[in-house]
Amino acid sequence: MNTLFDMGDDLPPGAAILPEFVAPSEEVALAQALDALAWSTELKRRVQHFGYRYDYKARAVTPDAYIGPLPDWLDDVTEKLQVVFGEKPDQVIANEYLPGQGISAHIDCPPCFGETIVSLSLLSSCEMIFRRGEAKRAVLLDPRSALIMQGSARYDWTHEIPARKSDSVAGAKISRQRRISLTFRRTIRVA
Ligand SMILES: O=C(O)CCC(=O)C(=O)O
Ligand SMILES: [Fe+2]
Repeated sequence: MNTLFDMGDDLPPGAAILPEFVAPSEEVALAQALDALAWSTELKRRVQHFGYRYDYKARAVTPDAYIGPLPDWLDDVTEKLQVVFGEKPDQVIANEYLPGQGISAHIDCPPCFGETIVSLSLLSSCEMIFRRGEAKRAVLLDPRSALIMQGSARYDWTHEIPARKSDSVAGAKISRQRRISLTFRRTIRVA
């Protein structure tokens, strides 16, 4: 598959990072908009769903998964993301990570979502680990950066965030703060 981006040796093929994808003022506004809503405690970390609430077990997005249009305060970001997706994303999950929290290794449900996944990091950095067989790539996600996963990075490599309070990057210890990520996708809907 042709991918739009392929950057550097540290990222798996098909992944790219766009630094400073949102301005600091937008970062604060997005976090405030999320904190004004009800975070769900259905997972170990707090989450919020927008657009579609897909069924992890069924591994499919059915029409009853629709929970309404994306909120207006996501407009600026989804408009910018049209360049990457070719159209506007229609599904967003917000994940909140307190220091010490993470997400286990996974590939975003292939039958549920299209070939582009974008995760926007807010408020804190964290390290993300990509794995494919024995191969491992550790990538620092900076606040306000957008991580794009397409192609091999999307389908062949797992990604995970180790549950720890700091990351060690090039010998330097970087403490984690509360981090929020917004993950944007296009749903593949089944009737
Ligand atoms: O927090 C992140 O940046 C990644 C979230 C993620 O992988 C997911 O929700 O599928
Ligand atoms: Fe993911």
